Parts: sequence; structure tokens; C-alpha cells
Amino acid sequence: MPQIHFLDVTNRDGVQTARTGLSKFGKTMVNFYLGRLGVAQSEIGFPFLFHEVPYVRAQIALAEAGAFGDLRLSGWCRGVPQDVEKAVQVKAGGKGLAHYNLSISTSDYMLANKFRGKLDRGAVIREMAAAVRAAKAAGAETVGVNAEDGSRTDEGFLTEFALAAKEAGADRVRYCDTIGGDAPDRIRERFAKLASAVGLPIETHCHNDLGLAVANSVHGALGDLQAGQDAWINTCVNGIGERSGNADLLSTILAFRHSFDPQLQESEIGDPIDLSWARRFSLWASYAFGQPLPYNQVGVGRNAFAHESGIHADGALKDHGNYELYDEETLGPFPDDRHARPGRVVLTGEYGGKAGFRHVMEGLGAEPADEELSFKLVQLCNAQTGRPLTDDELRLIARYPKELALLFPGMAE
Ligand SMILES: CC(=O)SCCNC(=O)CCNC(=O)[C@H](O)C(C)(C)COP(=O)(O)OP(=O)(O)OC[C@H]1O[C@@H](n2cnc3c(N)ncnc32)[C@H](O)[C@@H]1OP(=O)(O)O
Ligand SMILES: CC(C)C(=O)C(=O)O
Repeated sequence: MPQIHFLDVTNRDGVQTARTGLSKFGKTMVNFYLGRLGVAQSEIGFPFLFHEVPYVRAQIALAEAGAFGDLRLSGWCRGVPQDVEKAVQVKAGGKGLAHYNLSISTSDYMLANKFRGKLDRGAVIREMAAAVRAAKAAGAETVGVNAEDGSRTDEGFLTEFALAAKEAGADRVRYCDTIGGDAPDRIRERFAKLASAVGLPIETHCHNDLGLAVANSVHGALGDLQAGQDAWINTCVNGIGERSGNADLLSTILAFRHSFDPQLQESEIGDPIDLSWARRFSLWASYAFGQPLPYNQVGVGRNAFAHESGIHADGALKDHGNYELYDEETLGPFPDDRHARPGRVVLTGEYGGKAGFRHVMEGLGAEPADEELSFKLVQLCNAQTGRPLTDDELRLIARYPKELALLFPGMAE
């Protein structure tokens, strides 16, 4: 039976959001939380960019050491061989990234108005196919090909593009609703047609410009299943992403778990999703990105399970199922971070010393694998984030100092 998988793109699409930012250590934490949630794959960033290289090496080493569970790590490149050739050089312990997504615009609109004659349809296919071959020749296990602006691309060319991707060795095709104009019935139909014509899973990549990103992702996935293919859904934590964001990770998972639609409930999620980390991840992400959660954020907003009006309060007090769809406990506890507690709290950070460091680590029950290295990493990571380190961040530093040191070239040697 075909299954649903989640491919989170917070570390690629989320971090490129205007007016927000995430340090390389913050991006590492995203991978850590995705691993805890049981998501299949994380698009970790841009391995062909010089400033991502130490971070990518650290992620490869951390994955090898087991810090991210079974999470697969993938790199995003433009769908041109030059980017791929740079990306595949990036290695840690002799290993590079095993998974890639390679992207190129396919709509006539973007060919005319973005590429402005530099690439026509034929050239788009040639560049993309050469990029896929370069990734496969370098040993990539899976390659997804992104049709940027896929939702504005005519069906005939989209099929031709996807078949050429398959022929070149691609394992999946990502259909991007880049400017968020798709709608549930339309995307489902287009996915079902494309997936059955091409015989590959089609990935959803839905933006939220009309507030439809989650609905479109769910319906695109149903189109895949209808065609007998696995569905891969792109998401971002808290729905972050360019402009009005991407499909929210938690909402999309909850839709499959709790919608009244039997088609959704009966769809099989192939990833070992553990939502008991959901609140910790969302709140951490809101803090790290510096982007407050709306009160009505699905599952994790302050009001997601709050009742005030008479009839609702009465009903919820009698049985919370009167006005709530599922048990909030399934989302796990809210974080209780040391730095956020009132009163006298000893913290450790960029300007900390050994006494404070030891006191804090002891309080967290963390035994640093290498005290000297972890101490320096606390200072360096805090200098990157510019915000007090959270308990989960400190624990990760205590446990994986050798691998995290790769974030800071020169330090690990
Ligand atoms: C919808 C999306 O999310 S796409 C991903 C967006 N993310 C990013 O852009 C982050 C990473 N990007 C970068 O670091 C830089 O843009 C780089 C390194 C890729 C390119 O930098 P620069 O050479 O300075 O180019 P710049 O960013 O100004 O313009 C983008 C260029 O890439 C071209 N381009 C855009 N998409 C693609 C593509 N998929 N394949 C090939 N070329 C592309 C544009 O046409 C433009 O080239 P042109 O000026 O010759 O027309
Ligand atoms: C480049 C792709 C993956 C994208 O982010 C988009 O089209 O929105």
C-alpha cells in the first residue's frame, strides 16, 4: 500500500524567509527535533554555498553518530550541474549527503520573465537532466527534481519534464505551488495524472499565499495515493516560509490523524511520527526564529485548547471532546527552559565560566562527553544564536561536542 512521508524544508525554505534568521547551530537543532518527531527527511540547506559547508559537514557527522535518529538529510541545489558538482565535494569522515533535491523553473511565465530567454523549455530539461546525472554519478541514493512554479506549468510540459527526470535517474518529482495559487481539487487531479503518467512519487511543495497550503498538500498527496505512488509532503515548522509561508508540519500531520474524511484517516503514514515532541519543537522554533506564535496556531498556539464563552466553557468542562478534536496531551509538554524561569537562575553562555557551566549541566542531568570542548561550544553556539541557550540545546552540546565542533572550522582539528 502506498504511504505518506514527510520531507521538512524548514532548513531550506523556512530559513530563507524575509525578516527572520536562524544560526547554523539553530539549523542543527531543527534537524535534531525533526529526528525526534520521526519525520523521514530534512532538506538541510544549500551544500553548494560556502557558508553552509561547515554546517553540512557537522550534520553528516551528527547523523552518523545517531543524533537525528533515522532522519535522512538532503541538500538543495539549483537544477544545474555546476551547483551539484560543488555540493558533492562536501564530506565529513569521507561521507557526503546521500539525498538531493535539484530545482529549476518550468512555467512559461518564469521562463519568459525570470530566465528572460537564457533558458527555454529544451534547455531547462537538458540542465535538469545533467544535474540529476551528476548527482547520481557522485553516488546520491535519491534525487528529487523540483519543478519550480509547477502549478503554473502546463500539464504536457510538466509530464515531459518529469519523464526526462525519471530517465536521467530521478527518484521523485517535486511539484511546487511556488506562489500558492493552487486549490485542493485541482492539485489532486494534477497529481493523480502526473504520478500515473510518470510512475514516480510526486512531492507536494505548497505555499500559503491563499491560506490553502495544508489543504493543498493533503489533497496533492491523495492524488499520489490514487495513482498508486507514495506521497512526499514538504512542510515547515510553524508554517514558516517565504511570504505567507509553507504547509505547517504539525497541521498536515494532524489532518491525516484527525480529519473526519475517511480518505485521510485511512491513508498510511510511513514515518514513525511521535507528536510528543511537537510543542517543544514549535515553541523552540518560535523562540529561535524570533517569530511569535499566533494565539490560534494549530495545536501549539496559546488558545488552541482554551475556552471562555459560556456554552463552550460549560461543554468543555463536562467533556473536552464537546469542543476539542483530540487530546492535547498527544502534543507533549511545553518546554520548561531554565533561561525562562523566574527568580535566581544561573545560566551559561557566551561569557560564562566553568562554575556556571558545571552547575547548569548538572542541573540538566547532562554529563558532557568532553567538558573542555562542550564549554567552548556553549560559548560559540550562544555567540551565534544571540539568545540564551535552551535546555535541549545545552543537552545536545553536552552529548555531541566532537560533531558539533565541525560547525566551527579550525576548532575540530
Ligand atoms: C522558490 C525558491 O525557494 S528558490 C530558492 C531560493 N533560495 C535561494 O535563492 C537561496 C540560495 N541562493 C543564493 O545563494 C544565490 O541566489 C545563488 C548563489 C544561487 C546565486 O547568486 P547570484 O549568482 O548572485 O545570483 P542572484 O541571486 O542575484 O540571481 C539568481 C540567478 O539564478 C538564476 N536562477 C534562478 N533559479 C535558477 C535555477 N533553478 N537554475 C538555474 N538558474 C537559476 C536567475 O535567473 C539569476 O540569474 P541571472 O541573473 O543570470 O538571470
Ligand atoms: C524551489 C522550490 C522548491 C520552492 O521553494 C518553491 O518553488 O517554492
